[in-house]
Amino acid sequence: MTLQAIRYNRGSLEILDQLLLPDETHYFAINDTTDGWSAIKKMQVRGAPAIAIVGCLSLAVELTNTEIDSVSTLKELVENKLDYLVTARPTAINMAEAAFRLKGMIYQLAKGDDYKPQDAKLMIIKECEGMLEKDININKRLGKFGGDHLLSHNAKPPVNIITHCNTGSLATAGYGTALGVIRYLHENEKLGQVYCTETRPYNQGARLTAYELLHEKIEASLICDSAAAACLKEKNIHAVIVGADRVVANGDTANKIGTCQIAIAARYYNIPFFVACPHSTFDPSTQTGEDITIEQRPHSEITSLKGVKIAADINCWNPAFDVTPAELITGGIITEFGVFKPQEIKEKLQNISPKN
Ligand SMILES: CSC[C@H]1O[C@H](OP(=O)(O)O)[C@H](O)[C@@H]1O
Repeated sequence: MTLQAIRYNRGSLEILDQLLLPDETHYFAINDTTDGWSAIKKMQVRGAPAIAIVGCLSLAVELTNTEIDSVSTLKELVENKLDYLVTARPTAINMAEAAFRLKGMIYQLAKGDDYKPQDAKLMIIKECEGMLEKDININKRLGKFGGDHLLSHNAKPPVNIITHCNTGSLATAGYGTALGVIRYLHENEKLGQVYCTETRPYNQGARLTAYELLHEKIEASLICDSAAAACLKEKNIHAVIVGADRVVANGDTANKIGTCQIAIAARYYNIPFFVACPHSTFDPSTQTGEDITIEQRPHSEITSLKGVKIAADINCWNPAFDVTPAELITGGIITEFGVFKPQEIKEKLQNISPKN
């Protein structure tokens, strides 16, 4: 049983406070989009797919508990709340992609007089609810594509992998993206050793990925971010697999800070570097990585750890993400539709309907 970041029943949403992991397992209620925005901004829930799912479910809960007197009122409310949710964190595209999809849906529902307000509201709620199961199915398809590709192109089992940040059940609805590939290899007894980086300063690797892998008894070792190059050199690594917050038209990819330097080291040691992400992380409207807004996080996230000061009172630069150029994604981009070269990602994905 994988860890559950999100607990949902119609009219009720609870999320696991990831700021407290691994020491404390605490779920708390999200009653509306204001709660949803706050939880995403504070990173109590994080991970590109999970951000979109929690954001949309916070809208679903708010709608369930709101009387709507007309479809035009519903349309205005849905549009305003989605625009608000997108502002919580600027780099991951998944919330914006979901907002675009839902705004398209409410536009169609409001075009004529075909729907009663309650029926239109229920259709929006169901579309948000459907994201949970859909995400898990996407991750399992992605995990299989990635695992099979690795075994046929890059590695004889047992496969040793480095991964960065957290891309598992705590970053998605379940199963995971890069961790989904790792889970697939583990389930098929093809996995060797996983090395997860601590991923300073939020420590997604040390606090979340390590916790997930231990929980599922997957053989893994935690390494400092600064040990990634040495690990590539000394530990017979077959591949690096990371997640993504936004893949743009030319294949450049924004992901957790520290990703690019691992890609550079992997290129030096001639070890394939993969990005694993669902179609909803692809942003064809942004042409290159230069155009991606990189979120800057508070200095305190570097200078203190769980309230304990670990640095002098010095100015800090704390970008939450960096951009890995397409040319360094040498293994490919693993999606639920297959594994593609970054240079061909636009051609391969732009005509696929998100409904697939
Ligand atoms: C499948 S999660 C994708 C992505 O999200 C994480 O960022 P954050 O923890 O700041 O939300 C990280 O970059 C993961 O690779």
